[in-house]
Amino acid sequence: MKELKGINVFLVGMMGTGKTTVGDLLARQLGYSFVDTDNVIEKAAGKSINQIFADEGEEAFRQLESEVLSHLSAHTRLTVATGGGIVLKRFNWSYLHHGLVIWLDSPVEVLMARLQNDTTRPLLQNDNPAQALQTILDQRRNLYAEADLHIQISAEDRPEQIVSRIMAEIPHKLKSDD
Ligand SMILES: Nc1ncnc2c1ncn2[C@@H]1O[C@H](COP(=O)(O)OP(=O)(O)O)[C@@H](O)[C@H]1O
Ligand SMILES: O=C(O)C1=C[C@@H](OP(=O)(O)O)[C@@H](O)[C@H](O)C1
Ligand SMILES: [Mg+2]
Repeated sequence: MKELKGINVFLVGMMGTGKTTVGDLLARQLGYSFVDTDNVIEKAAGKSINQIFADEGEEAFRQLESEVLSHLSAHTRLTVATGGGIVLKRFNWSYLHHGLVIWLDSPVEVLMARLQNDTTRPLLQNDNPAQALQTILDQRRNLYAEADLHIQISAEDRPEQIVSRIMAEIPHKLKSDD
């Protein structure tokens, strides 16, 4: 069984499920540093995710995402909010499986309610973002299901409650580090 102190915790799941929001709070609870892969990519590239997609395309973004993930693997005690597509590359799983992977799973209606006015996610800048979310979830569901921990989230769940549920589940998945 993995030990918490030697690893990183990764949050995976769809756009809008709350990886960035919950990850920051979870890191504080665990006493870990918080890292958001999208944020690292934007800082390194000096431009937004939208601009990277527009200038270089999705595949170039995916390469940057894999590079960031590989760099993070040199560290431990990180809570990492990943981008929703990190699960797509099989190569990325060699890093993810080294840590504890938590799937934050919200219904498409919840994602849509949160992202209806969002302009920062290039994959949703089209005429039918709800359909896009459904299609993307259908493509990725089996990949997210490879996570160690599956947390189902409904519209009423506050980030603090989600963190409490994760904290309650972690001891069942890992050796204690005290
Ligand atoms: N549990 C929650 N309840 C209500 N709003 C939330 C919750 N989690 C996240 N949000 C909001 O939903 C949007 C997307 O959250 P974010 O953390 O960026 O998701 P992700 O990183 O998974 O794409 C943000 O506006 C955030 O404030
Ligand atoms: O699901 C995806 O393919 C993406 C999710 C985004 O991150 P969030 O999951 O934090 O929204 C971001 O990496 C990019 O827009 C692509
Ligand atoms: Mg995010």
